[in-house]
Amino acid sequence: MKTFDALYAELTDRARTRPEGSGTVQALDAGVHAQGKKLLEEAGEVWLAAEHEDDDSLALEISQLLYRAQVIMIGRGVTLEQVYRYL
Ligand SMILES: N=c1c2ncn([C@@H]3O[C@H](COP(=O)(O)OP(=O)(O)OP(=O)(O)O)[C@@H](O)[C@H]3O)c2ncn1[C@@H]1O[C@H](COP(=O)(O)O)[C@@H](O)[C@H]1O
Repeated sequence: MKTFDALYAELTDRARTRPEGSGTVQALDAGVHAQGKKLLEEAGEVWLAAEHEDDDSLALEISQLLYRAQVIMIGRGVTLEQVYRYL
């Protein structure tokens, strides 16, 4: 099972190697404004799923929110350690 740290390592590698067809590379190239819109969109979907959908649908939306947060982290060069010290 993939963890938050493993996803971060995977996305960091995508940013470095820029493989063809990577949605992450596309999202990084789209810039912080587009990344922020996606993050807010996913946050809204998490809220709606929490109100109206089953646990599995909610878990899916949360995974997408975590992904979008990581895209913003990697786009800005913010590390896991920088975030974890506030947890
Ligand atoms: N965990 C994710 C992940 N979560 C969400 N998403 C993206 O977010 C989309 C879902 O968001 P939406 O609900 O907004 O759906 P949508 O509007 O149809 O999406 P788009 O049109 O914006 O692509 C998915 O189709 C993916 O594009 C993700 N894309 C990639 N990953 C993981 O990131 C890794 C690298 O992915 P690539 O860079 O694509 O190789 C892989 O392990 C993937 O599993």
